[in-house]
Amino acid sequence: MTCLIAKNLTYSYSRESNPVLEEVSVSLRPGTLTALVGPNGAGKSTLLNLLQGHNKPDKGKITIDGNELVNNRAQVALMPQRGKLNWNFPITIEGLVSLGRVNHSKLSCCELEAALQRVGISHLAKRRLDSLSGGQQQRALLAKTLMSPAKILLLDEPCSALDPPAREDFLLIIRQLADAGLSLFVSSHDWGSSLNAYDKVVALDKTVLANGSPLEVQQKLDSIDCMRGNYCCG
Ligand SMILES: Nc1ncnc2c1ncn2[C@@H]1O[C@H](COP(=O)(O)OP(=O)(O)OP(=O)(O)O)[C@@H](O)[C@H]1O
Repeated sequence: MTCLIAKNLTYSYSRESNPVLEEVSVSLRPGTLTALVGPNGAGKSTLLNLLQGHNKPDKGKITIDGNELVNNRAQVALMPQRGKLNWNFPITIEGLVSLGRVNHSKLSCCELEAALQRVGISHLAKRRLDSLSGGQQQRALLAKTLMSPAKILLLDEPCSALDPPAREDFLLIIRQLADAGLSLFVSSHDWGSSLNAYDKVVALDKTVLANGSPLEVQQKLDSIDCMRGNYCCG
């Protein structure tokens, strides 16, 4: 069991600026696929960076199984937003995925193969990253994330550049990972019907607007102006 609990997180990028997150609480449990939705600038990436330990909250606490996150960062892995990466970097898929191995400890080809298989791209191992489709690239990035020992995966807008079929395929893969016991927290701009693929949904806009089952959150969002009917993809 690896449970992450964040309580009352408040964060500003500088002392002079207003907080971009205020009193945000979330809990991530094993075997659970949780969506993080909210409009542009809602603070989704900022929250994922706090949960990964990349930045520290000004206030609030993050624990994993009751222990401070700072001593347990290896339990959490972040798959960054697509736009943060150079997709033209000259590297093969197996080269990219093996970079996900933390501490550069000895890597067996079975581990690499297992990660590629979990996301269904074993046949692309020798291909160059820049020769793949957007959906295949996102799978490769997920395989790289799976090379870490983390049980909690934070995925920042993994479906943003994917067409509906590729998005559906990606959702199936992350559902299988959750069913295998991992905890996944997945940010998205899409708070339409695709939320039904998730076990839980957290809607964020600086604070938590709603938190619960997809149905509960959708009903609540319908009464909130900035979210109502404002569905988009990715
Ligand atoms: N490095 C930074 N320095 C200062 N302000 C930042 C920084 N990164 C983000 N912000 C601000 O924090 C707020 C939240 O940004 P964040 O990227 O977390 O939102 P988001 O919900 O992920 O947005 P999007 O959906 O557009 O990716 C925004 O107002 C943004 O301008």
